[in-house]
Amino acid sequence: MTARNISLFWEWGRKIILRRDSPILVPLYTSNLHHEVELGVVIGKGGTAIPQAAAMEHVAGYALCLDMTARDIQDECKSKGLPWTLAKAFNTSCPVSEFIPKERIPDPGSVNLWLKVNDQLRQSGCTSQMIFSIPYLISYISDFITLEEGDLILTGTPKGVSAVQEHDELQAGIEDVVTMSFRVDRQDK
Ligand SMILES: O=C(O)/C=C/C(=O)CC(=O)C(=O)O
Ligand SMILES: [Mg+2]
Repeated sequence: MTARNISLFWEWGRKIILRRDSPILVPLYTSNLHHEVELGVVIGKGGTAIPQAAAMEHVAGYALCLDMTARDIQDECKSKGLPWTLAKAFNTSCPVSEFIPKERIPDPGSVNLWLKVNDQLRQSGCTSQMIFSIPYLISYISDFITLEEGDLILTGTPKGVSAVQEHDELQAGIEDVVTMSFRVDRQDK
């Protein structure tokens, strides 16, 4: 999961992975950093123009991911028709759990994700609510960008995104499969 990371197709940014024991750093240029808990799909076998019917053969497993988003910057970029790179793809923008082998989530289209901030539940949803299925995402992305082993696809977030502050503690989980926690710090100059 280190080679390359592809987030949802509309973002076109390279999110930067953050592993446990390191803090999420709030970029100096935002005053509205949001959490977005998402199921991440880890590609095990690369490919181009992968048919939906074969898509799951390309999946090695999953990771729980946070698509940290500078919402104020995203709004500004949206209003100007600019790419969302600085809103989505800054340092520490993608805290992830440990790798989850695919056998541990037999039906990724129906698992519950949750996120708490300082022990208060903010997000809770099921991947069955996703607009695009995992096979569709793999097939669609691979039409434009050849997928490689180790790529990580973020699949979208349930309702409840909200702002985080310095010293907050974020906890997130996938049902009984995995939990993770990250604290938030302000970036030094
Ligand atoms: O359209 C917007 O204002 C925001 C969209 C997102 O940030 C999309 C996601 O990253 C998501 O749904 O997970
Ligand atoms: Mg997202």
